[in-house]
Amino acid sequence: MNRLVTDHTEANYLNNEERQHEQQRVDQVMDEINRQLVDNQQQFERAHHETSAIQKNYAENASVNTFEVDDAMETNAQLQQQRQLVYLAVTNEATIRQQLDNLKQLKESPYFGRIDIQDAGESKPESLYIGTFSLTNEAQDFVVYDWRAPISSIYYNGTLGKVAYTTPAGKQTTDLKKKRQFTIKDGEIKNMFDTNETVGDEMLQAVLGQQNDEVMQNIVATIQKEQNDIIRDTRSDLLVVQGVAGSGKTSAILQRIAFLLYHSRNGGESELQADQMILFSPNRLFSHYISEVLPSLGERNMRQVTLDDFLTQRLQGLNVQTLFERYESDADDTNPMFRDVRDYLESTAFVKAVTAYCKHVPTQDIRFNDILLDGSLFFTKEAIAAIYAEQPETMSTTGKILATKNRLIKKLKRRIRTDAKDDWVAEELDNLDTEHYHDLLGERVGRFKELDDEVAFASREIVRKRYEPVYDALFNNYFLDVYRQYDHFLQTVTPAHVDPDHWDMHEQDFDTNIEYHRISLDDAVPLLYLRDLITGGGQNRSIAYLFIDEMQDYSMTQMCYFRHAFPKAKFTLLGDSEQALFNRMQRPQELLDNLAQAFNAKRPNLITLSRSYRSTLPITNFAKGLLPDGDQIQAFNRPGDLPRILLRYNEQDAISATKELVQTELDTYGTVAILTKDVTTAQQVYRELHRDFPITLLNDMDRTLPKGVIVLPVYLAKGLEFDSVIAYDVSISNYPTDDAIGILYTIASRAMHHLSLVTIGEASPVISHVSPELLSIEHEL
Ligand SMILES: Nc1ncnc2c1ncn2[C@@H]1O[C@H](COP(=O)(O)OP(=O)(O)OP(=O)(O)O)[C@@H](O)[C@H]1O
Repeated sequence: MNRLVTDHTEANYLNNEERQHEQQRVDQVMDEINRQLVDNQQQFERAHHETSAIQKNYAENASVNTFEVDDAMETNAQLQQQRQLVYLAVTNEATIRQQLDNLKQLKESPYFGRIDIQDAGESKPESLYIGTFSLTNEAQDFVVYDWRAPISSIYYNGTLGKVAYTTPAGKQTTDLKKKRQFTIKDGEIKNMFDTNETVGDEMLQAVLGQQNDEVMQNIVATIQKEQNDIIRDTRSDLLVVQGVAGSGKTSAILQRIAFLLYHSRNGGESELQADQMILFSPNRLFSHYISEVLPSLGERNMRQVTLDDFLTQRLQGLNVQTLFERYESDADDTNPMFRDVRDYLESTAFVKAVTAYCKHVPTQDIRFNDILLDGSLFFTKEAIAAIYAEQPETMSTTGKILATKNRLIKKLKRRIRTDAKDDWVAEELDNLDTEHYHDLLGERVGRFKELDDEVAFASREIVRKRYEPVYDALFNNYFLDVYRQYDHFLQTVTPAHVDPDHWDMHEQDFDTNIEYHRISLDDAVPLLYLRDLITGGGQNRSIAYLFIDEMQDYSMTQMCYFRHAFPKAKFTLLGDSEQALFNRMQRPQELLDNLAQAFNAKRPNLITLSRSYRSTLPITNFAKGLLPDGDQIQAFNRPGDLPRILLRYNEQDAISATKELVQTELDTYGTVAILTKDVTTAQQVYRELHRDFPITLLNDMDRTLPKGVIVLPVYLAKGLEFDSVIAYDVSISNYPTDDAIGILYTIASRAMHHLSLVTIGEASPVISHVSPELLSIEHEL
C-alpha cells in the first residue's frame, strides 16, 4: 500500500515531520550541487580557454609552408603531436561540459528515490538516495546514487524484506527496510510516498497524465519491475521482448542502452562505446522522437538506422523498395507478390538455400562483369573468369573470389608500372606546378636521394590516380555480376511449397526490376546475403549490441541477415505481434525459438510486458476490445473519456465532422494526429483541411514532428504517440476483414488522452464487434 505523506490524517502528522526532515536534506544537497556548479563552471571556462589556445596554435602550424622539403618532415611530426593535444583538450572539455550538464539536471531534481537497507551485522539501516546521476560530496560520500548503480536495482526490483542485487564482485544480499519515492522540482519536495511496490501508481499517474512532448522523455524515476529486467539483462545473447502497445518497450531499450554504457564504464567486461550499438528504428520520425532520451541521461546516442537507409546504403545504384512502398502497393493491388513466393523469400529455408548455393556454385556458373575505365575495357569478364577457373578446385567460392581479386589487383599494379613509362604520363608530369607535384609526392617529399627515383614514383602516382576507378571496382568486388548471379540462383532453386509458375514470374520480375535499377524489398536482403557470402564481405564486427524496435516488421530472412552482418552483436528485439502491419503474425515464443535456432543463440531469453501505460483506461480497453485475445493486456488505470465513433454517410460529412473534432481537440491538446490507412487518404484529408487549420502532412522522408495538427498514414505513426488521435475513415470498405485488426489496434493505441474515430458508412467489422459500452457512438442527426 502506498502512503501519501501529504494526507491530513492524524497518522500522517509524523509524516509531515518526516517531510520537513527530507526537505532539509534536499536543501543540503542543493547547496552541494550549487557549490559544485560554481566550481565546474570555472573548470569549464579554463578548459575551454585552453582548447581554444591549443586549437589556434594548431591552426597556425598547420598552415606552415610545407613546400620546403627540409621542413616538411619536421612539421609533420609536430602536427601529429599537436593534433593529439587538440584531441585531449577537446575530450577534457567535453567531459567537464557533461559534468556541468549533469549538475544542471540534478539541480532541477536531485533524486527521486530512497532506499533504507540494513546489511547483515549492521546495527541500523543506511539510507541511500537514487537519482539520474550520482553525486559525491567533498568527503567522497555518495549523496546521490546513479539509477544504474548495482545497489539501485533494489529500488526498482525489491519489495521490502530480504533482497539480492548483482555487483561486479558477485551477488550481494541485504534487508530492504524502506522504499520512498519523491517528486522534487526546483529544490522543493512536491510529493513523497513510502511504498512496497516497484514504483507506486500515484507517481506514474502524474507522469502519464502529462501532455505529450515532441520528444520522448526518460523514465528512470518510474521504471517498472519487468522493464527493469530488460534494462539490466547483461546475460542474454538474444533477448526478445514481446510487449503490448504502450508497455514501454522503446523506453526500455533506451534505458537499457544507457545502463549498458554505464555498466561497461563501471566494472563491465570491456569498455563499450555508443557507436558500438546500433538501433534499427521503424522510421525517421521515430529516430527524432527518441533522440533526446540518451542525452538526458548523460549518454551519447547510439547509431540509428532504418531498414530502408541500411539497404539503400548497401545497395548503391539500386532503388530499393521500402516497407511502406510495399505496403501501399500490396494494398492497391498494382503488382502484388504471390503470397507463396513471399512466404518462401522471408523464410529460414530460403536463407539456407542461399547459403547452400553460395557454397557449391560451380565455377562455370559464376557471373562476372567487365571492368571498364572511361568506357573502355580494362579487364574483360572472360579474362576474369579464366583467373577464377585457375583456382584450386578445393578452394571455397569465397576463397576463389578473393584469390581472383588479388590476382586482378596485382595485374593492375603491373599495368601501372608499365604504363608509367608512357609518353602521356611524362607530358602530364611536365605540366604540373610545384604545389600539385608536392601533393603527388605526399609524405615522400624530400625523401628520394635520386631525382630519377622521385620522377619514377611521381609517374606511377599519376597512373595510379588515373586507374583508381579500376582499383575501387576491384576492391568493391564489382567484377562479380551480383544481379545475374542472384538471378541464376533464383533459376536454380525449386522451392517446395511455391507454385512453379509463380516462382518463374518472380524471377522475371526481378530481372525487369534490375533493368530499371529497382529491387523489391523481398529480394534486397537475400541478394545482399548472396553477395556477402560469395565475396566474403559485408560483416561489421565492431557492433556489440544490436537493437530492433518493432521486430514484427522484420522477416526471418532479414533477421538472419543481421546475424550474419553483425556477427559479434548481442541482439535485443522488441515488438508486439498484435501490431503486425506488414507481415504475418508470429507468436513470440515461436519467434524466439526460430531465432535461437537460426542464430545458434546460447542464452536466449523472452520477456513479456503486458501492462500498457500510454493510454487512458477507456482507450486501452477499447484497443483491447479490437483484439481476439486482448484479455492479456492489463490497462493502467488512468481515467479519461470513452473513445468516440462518429458515423457519417458521405465523405463531405465525414470531413466536416473531422474539422469539428480537430477544432475541439486543439482547444485542449498540443498535438492532434489524424491517422489514415494509406498515403492517398492522408493527402485527401490534408487537401480538405489545410485551409482551415495549420496542418502538416507527413511523409516517410520527414524527420521532425511538428506540434499542432498532423496527418499521416498509420505506418509512419509506428512507435509514436499523440495527445489526441483521430482515426479517419474506419469504414468497412477500408478495413473489410480481420486482416485489419493490427492496423486498427496500432491506430487506437497511439492515443494518450483522446481517441476519436470517423467512419463513412458502416464501420469495419473489427470495430462493430467491440462491446458497445467501450465506446460512445454518435450518429449523424
Ligand atoms: N515506467 C514508466 N514510467 C513512465 N512512463 C512510462 C513507463 N513505461 C512506459 N511509459 C510511457 O508510456 C508510453 C509508451 O511507452 P513506449 O513508447 O516505450 O511503449 P512501446 O511498448 O514501445 O509502445 P508501442 O509498441 O505502442 O509503440 C511512453 O509515453 C512512455 O514514456
